[in-house]
Amino acid sequence: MSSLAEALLSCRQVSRYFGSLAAVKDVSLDVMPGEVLGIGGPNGAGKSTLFDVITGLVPASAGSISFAGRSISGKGADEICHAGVARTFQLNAAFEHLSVQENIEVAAHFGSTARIFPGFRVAASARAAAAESLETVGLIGKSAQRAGALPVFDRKLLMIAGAIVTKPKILFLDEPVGGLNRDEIDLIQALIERLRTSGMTIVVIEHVMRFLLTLSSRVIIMHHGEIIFEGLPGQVAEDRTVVDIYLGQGAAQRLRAHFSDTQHA
Ligand SMILES: Nc1ncnc2c1ncn2[C@@H]1O[C@H](COP(=O)(O)OP(=O)(O)OP(=O)(O)O)[C@@H](O)[C@H]1O
Repeated sequence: MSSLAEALLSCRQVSRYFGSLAAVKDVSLDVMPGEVLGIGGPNGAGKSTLFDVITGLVPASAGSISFAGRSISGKGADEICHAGVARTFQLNAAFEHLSVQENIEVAAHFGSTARIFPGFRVAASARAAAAESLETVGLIGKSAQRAGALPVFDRKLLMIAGAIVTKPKILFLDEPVGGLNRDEIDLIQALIERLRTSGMTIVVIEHVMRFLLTLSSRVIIMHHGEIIFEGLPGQVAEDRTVVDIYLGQGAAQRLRAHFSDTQHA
């Protein structure tokens, strides 16, 4: 037996093929309880597909995945969600014509246990859970607004509210700050830090590297479906392969300067 803490989520040699394209290839990784694991890498590296496979949206072509000590390989997205795994999407995912509150009530209703239409009636507990999630993300004042009318920032918050209302043990965030300005990025960062402090384990994909590296306790960089780097945030810009394939010299230099400033601050 290992004396190390047990991983909350483990992937072993997970692959996902689309035809002959290996979108995810032989990926093995562990996510430890309470950590923020950051995932970066160029467009098409397989980051979102890895999320899709873990969260049951698409089946893996090979490999095994376990969560909280149990295999979730081959399980459906609803079962995986009920086990304590939630996610957001890179693009907006909401019921456009429902209100903000109604969107999160639906997530609360279906995210807790299996429910079947017809006979859809939102329980008082789901309404209360929805209000609590909206309060947490700062959208409670917009509960009555139509989701489709929200600006980009609020739509990102709405997706996070929909995910956390299912009371996940682990939260997967796919590009939570893409398209946001500096102040909005800081607000999302503070929200994610609050969620982590409350005990949630978090895995986040992001191209905004300063955000990713500041937030994460550990970082993985993917390329062509494979993990090409795994290490501490401060090591990312020092890795020659990552700089060549992904960051480029300019971004790497800015990140190095940022990390040396924060270390000396
Ligand atoms: N449903 C699909 N059918 C066919 N190919 C797909 C499908 N989904 C993803 N791919 C391909 O798999 C590869 C990995 O895509 P994926 O979206 O996982 O990359 P990514 O790292 O998340 O990229 P980005 O940073 O641009 O979001 C790409 O070549 C993509 O075109």
